[in-house]
Parts: sequence; structure tokens; C-alpha cells
Amino acid sequence: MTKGVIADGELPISLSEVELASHAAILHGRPESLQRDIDMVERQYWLENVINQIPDYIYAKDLEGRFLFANQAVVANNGLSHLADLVGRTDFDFLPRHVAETAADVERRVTETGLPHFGSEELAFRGGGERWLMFTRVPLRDASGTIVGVVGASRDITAQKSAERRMRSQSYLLEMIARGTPLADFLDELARMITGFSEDVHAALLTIRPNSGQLRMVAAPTLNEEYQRRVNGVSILPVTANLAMIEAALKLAFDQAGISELDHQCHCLPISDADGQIEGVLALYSSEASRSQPGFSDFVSIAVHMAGIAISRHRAEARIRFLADHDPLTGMANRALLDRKLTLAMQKADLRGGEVALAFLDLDNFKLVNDSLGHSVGDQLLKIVADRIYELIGDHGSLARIGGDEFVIILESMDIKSCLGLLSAIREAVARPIALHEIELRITCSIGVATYPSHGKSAGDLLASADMAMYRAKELGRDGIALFTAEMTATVRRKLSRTDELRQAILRDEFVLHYQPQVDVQTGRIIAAEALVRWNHPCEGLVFPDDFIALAEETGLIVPIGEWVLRTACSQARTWQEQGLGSIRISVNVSARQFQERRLIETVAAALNETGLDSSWLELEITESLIMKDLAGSIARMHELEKLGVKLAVDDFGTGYSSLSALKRFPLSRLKIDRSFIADIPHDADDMAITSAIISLAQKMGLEVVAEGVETEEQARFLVESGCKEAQGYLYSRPIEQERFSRMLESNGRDHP
Ligand SMILES: Nc1nc2c(ncn2[C@@H]2O[C@@H]3COP(=O)(O)O[C@H]4[C@@H](O)[C@H](n5cnc6c(=O)[nH]c(N)nc65)O[C@@H]4COP(=O)(O)O[C@H]3[C@H]2O)c(=O)[nH]1
Repeated sequence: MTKGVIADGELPISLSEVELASHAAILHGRPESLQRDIDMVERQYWLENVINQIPDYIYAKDLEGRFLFANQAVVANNGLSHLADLVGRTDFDFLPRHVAETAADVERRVTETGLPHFGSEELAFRGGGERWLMFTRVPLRDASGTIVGVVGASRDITAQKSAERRMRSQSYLLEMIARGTPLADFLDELARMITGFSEDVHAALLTIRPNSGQLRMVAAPTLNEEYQRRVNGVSILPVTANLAMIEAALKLAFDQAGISELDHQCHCLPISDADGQIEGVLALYSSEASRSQPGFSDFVSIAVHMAGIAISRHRAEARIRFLADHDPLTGMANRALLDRKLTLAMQKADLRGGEVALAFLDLDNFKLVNDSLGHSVGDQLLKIVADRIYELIGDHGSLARIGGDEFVIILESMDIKSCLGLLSAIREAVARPIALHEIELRITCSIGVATYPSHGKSAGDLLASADMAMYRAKELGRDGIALFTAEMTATVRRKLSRTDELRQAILRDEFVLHYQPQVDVQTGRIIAAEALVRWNHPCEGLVFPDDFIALAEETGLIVPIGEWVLRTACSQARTWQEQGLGSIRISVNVSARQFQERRLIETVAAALNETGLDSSWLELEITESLIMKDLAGSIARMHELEKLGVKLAVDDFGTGYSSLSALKRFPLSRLKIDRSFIADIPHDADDMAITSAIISLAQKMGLEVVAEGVETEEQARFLVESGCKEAQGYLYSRPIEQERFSRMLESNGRDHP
């Protein structure tokens, strides 16, 4: 090192002789000249030692760029062992020419201008891998202040640089995600970044198809098509079982695709979503020759994390897009997509001159499955049915689910005969037994068909026509197919206007109750009254239940009508009691829809409460077929009513299919023999046999019996002889208005003491 040279800037590279001498004299008190020489040597040795311990690179060069001094870090970095081997040589002896020239230019500027050069970042060319240095160069001056060279110091900033690069990449990737860059483009960029971080490393990003567990090749910019073809579709179920299995499969594809002569190992990293669910895989291929830049493994961790975010986001967006057009339960098209597809099919038919068939399919009695077996069984059943229909439709058209148990099928380019053939096959497929939770279910469907352009010019009209035809199929006994006819429109219009009238009738209080007596067959004394509703229509006069109860049932209007009947009948029975006309049982009909209403129990309790009628005087008539539709539910409901103290009678007994064993489980008090058995007595021996059998059956089971529709004395006599105690029918009285019934009751006590 040159004696007495102080560099500009803050770092003194060497102390002046004067300074060293005076310090040394103070420290040791030796004769000044000797002491000065000894201390100089010591001091120089000490200083060099300190400089050599510093990991930064420190050197001094003369004006020709020749090394005057360098610390050990510089010596070693140039591949030398001793400083002496470096002194006198230049960068041109060690570095590529263009690099040495760049350094020489900077140093020349410093020596010529005398201005220091701070903080330039330069790539290092020795030491393996990519390394970055931060350089500072200051002029080297002699004691007179003349510039005699340059002093350089540099620091390894590789770690800092790679952290910066990671941060930049990360924010760029996040920006891509935020901008909604397509997943393939994002993963492609990510794979490029990974491979840009290393030499001879290949990266492939693959997603895993959620249902099939198959790999889907998304990005592998440095790998050939053969590799991508081999990897695409590889099944890796179960994903979590073994990552090594995936690695083995991907390594094989790599080797077979002939990408490199070297033996590349495959290392897979799972890409997971926020819940830890594996969504994809990053496959890294590296060999012995592969070299990565510092921070590579940190970047790979970030890349995997970013890929997880991007794939999750992509899947969430895809799901949202899917749900906008599809039914989440079955995965079939929803109403919105159906409308679009139908409109398109109609436009195509216009162009090509063909027809479009639209089938409206509704499951029969699906509500019963839902109510009795629960919604989860109902859902599974819907999925199975949807799959069966979908499979059969194949390429002939498309399927949509537009409501609880309502499906719509569009069939294109098929004549109506083939359409009906296909729909028949669908009907049969739906009816095939379905095994669910150890139960074997059977469900049928009703299908209505309408065609374009004959039965509707718009998607909405065509759907309405198919819907009407479906209702017709239901009316015809369900489990069938009906083709739309123009006459259906008139029927539906009538129905709609009748429904509207019924709704108005409820608001305007147009219903009245008539009462028909039930009598003791032996004495003729009135023991009960059946309340029968009539509609006092403003134009049509008195309308009988057969004309409106079914429609009220279908539209649900039976619920408010039934509530009114119940309250009015209870109130009337209570009034008769208060008027001293005697306590008689009041019988009220309850239809299927009313019986299924959850509110029924509350409604009955409220009617009794409001009117003050004792529950033992109220009897509800339910039909046999209603009970058999949902046996378990009906029994539970009956027990709840029994708890209220209300009596229960089975109406129309003998017309349904109730088994004796089932009957025993019902908390019943009375059977009403259907009037169809009574009508032909005494001419029909079979009916007589059935009637007497029902009577003796009821007696054995401790039930009362009422015979309905008794019109003649012979019928009454036969019933007495058969042991039936109560009867109802025109023989005794037709259903009559309340005033007349009250008068009948007045004489009831007198005539029958
Ligand atoms: N041929 C003949 N018929 C007789 C004789 N005796 C009575 N009838 C008729 O038989 C029906 C008896 O009522 P139902 O079987 O419960 O059958 C009822 C019942 O199922 C339903 N219904 C009536 N009122 C109501 C109600 O308030 N709520 C509900 N849910 N249904 C009702 O309407 C059906 C018909 O009622 P209606 O037209 O009043 O017809 C009544 C009555 O007029 C007879 O000797 N011969």
C-alpha cells in the first residue's frame, strides 16, 4: 500500500506518518524515531488485518487501472491466494472484456473528475450463480492532494436484490389475479418466472379436476407438446394418498417426451386452496446441472401460494358463472338458460324449417317423498332422476330443471313420433326403482308435450302449452304423456277465471253451510249434523262442492275455505246448544290439502276456543285414500287431533285400500260406509255382503258406523238388521239451510222422546 495516501470520502484507507508517529509516542513513550518506525509497521499490519476481515470488497488501483492493494475478499474473488499475485494486474486480466471496460470507464471518470461514484449495482462475474454487488469508487490522492488512482469498495447485495425481485414478482402476480387474468395466462407467466429463476429447471403447472381427479395441463412453457399430451388426463385419485405417485407419473411423462438427455428428477408441490383442499400441482424438474439463483426456493413457495389463490379464484368465478345458468342441485340448466336455449332452437327451426318439441315433466307425488322421507332423500332422488333423463336425451336436445320436481326437455330435429318414443323411454327410466338409504323408491312422472311453431310462437307460450299438457297428463291418472291440444287452452282459461272467482268469493264471504242430519236408524232421532259447504255465486246461484272443491284443493284455496267452514260449523253447533236445541255432534270434512297443512291442529284448537264448543262434539271426516297416501304422517296427525279431544271418522269407507292392520293403528271413532255400497241395496247381493262385513268389522274393532246415502226404507231396514245404528241420507233429509235445520232440531226432542 502507498504510504501517506488518503482517499477522498469518509473512509481513510491509510493514516499519515505524522498521525501514526504521534499516536505511537503517546502510547509507548519510546525514543521518538525508533518508536515511530516500529509503530508504523505494527500499525500497517494491524490495519491490513482489519481490512482483510471485512467481507466487503476493498481495493485501490492506480491511474492505469492496476491493482495497488486489495483486501483478501478481492484476492480470493479473483481466484488468487496472495495479494502479491494481484498487485500490478488489471480487471482485463480477470474479467470478460466488456465488463472490465465498464469498470474502467467508471474509474476513469472518478479519477478525471475527482468526483466519487456511489451506489452502482453491478452483476458479479465470479463466485458461481448470479451475484449482485453495490459499488462505491472514490479518488485516491497522495499527501499533496493529487489524484493518483481510485479506491473501490463493494458489497454483496444479492440477498437484498433477490428479495426485491421476489417482492416485484409477487406484486405483479397479485395484480394479474386482481385484474382477472385468465388462469392459463397467469399460470403460464408463473411457470416462466420460476424457470427464469434458474438454469435447466423446468416447471409445469397442473390443476386437478374436482370430480374425476384427473390432471389438467395448464402451463409448461419450457416443455414440449408430447409431454403436455402425456400428462393431460392422468388420473391421480385419491390425490392426498401419495404425492410421490404423482411425481412418478410426471417423471415418466418427462422422460418419455424426450425433453432432456440429463436425468431430471421430478419434485411436486401441492397447490391448495384456503381450506387446504388440493387444487393442483407444481411439478419442478431439475438435474445435477441445474443451477438456481439465490432465493429460488422462497420464490417457489410464493409461486405455489399465488397459484392456489389464482386457481381458487378461478374456480369460484366459474362456479358463480355456472350458478347463474344452472341448478346447483342437479347441475342441469336453469330457467334462464332454458329460455335462451329454447329461443335459439326456435330461431334455428325458423331457418331450417323444422320443429322443436318441448316436454314439461313433473314427478308424481314428489311432495310425499319429501314430506315423509325428508329433503335430503328428496334431493338425492331428484339428482338420480335428472341423471337418468340426461343420459337418455344425449345429443337429441337439452334438459333443464325449473322448479322443485319440474324438468323441461327441449328436443330438436326429431319428428313428433320419435320425440314421443324418446319421452316414453324417459318415463320408463324415471319409473325404474331407486334404492336410497335401504329403501326402494318408485316414482312416476307426468309429461306434457308442445311443439313449435304449432303450439306457441314464443318460448313463454310454448312452455305454458307444455305445462297445460302436463296437467292434462296428471288429470288422466298420472304416469303418462299428453300432447297439447288447443282445447286445453280453453280449459285452462276457464280454470284460471274460476280460481279468480273463488278467491273473490272468500273475500266477499260468499260461502254458506248446509247441514244434513245423521240419525239413529231405529228411532229416527237426529244425533249429528254434517256441515256441507255451498257457494252462493252472485250469477250462478247456489254452486255445489263437486264444482269447486277440487279446484280449491288444487290451488290451495281450500285452506282458507276450510278454516271458515270449521269455525262456522263449531259456532253453529255451540249456538244450537245455547238455544237449548240439544247437543249434537257436528261433522266437518277435511280434505287432503287441509290435512297436510301444518296449521291444521292450531286452526282446530282456535275454532274450538273461539266458539266455546267442547271438542268432544266435533268430528272430522277424512277420506280413506288421504290416510293411505302418507300413512305415517297421517297417524301422527290423527294422534295430535285425538289429544285435542276431537273425534275422527273415515269418510267413503270401502272405496280405498286400507288394510285392516293399518286401520287398527288409527285413533278412529267412526267409519262412514260409502254411499255407493248402499245405493243398490237390496238388489245387489255383493254390496249387501260388503256392507254387513264392514259393520261387523267396525263392531269388532269397537268403532261406530254411519251408513251414507240412505234413500229408502229397505236400505234402512237392512242396516238395522245388520247392526248399523246410524244413518244419513235423503230418506231422513237432504242437506238443508241452518234455519231449517234449527227447526228440525226443535221438533227433534218432541218427536223422539
Ligand atoms: N245421492 C245421494 N247423495 C247424498 C245423500 N245424502 C247425502 N248425499 C250427498 O253426499 C255428500 C256427502 O258428503 P261427502 O261424502 O262428505 O262428500 C262431500 C265432501 O267430500 C265435499 N265437501 C262438502 N263440503 C265440504 C267442506 O266443507 N270441506 C271439504 N273439504 N269438502 C267438502 O263435497 C262432497 C259433496 O258434497 P255434497 O254435494 O254436499 O254432497 C253430500 C250430500 O249432499 C243421498 O241419500 N243420496
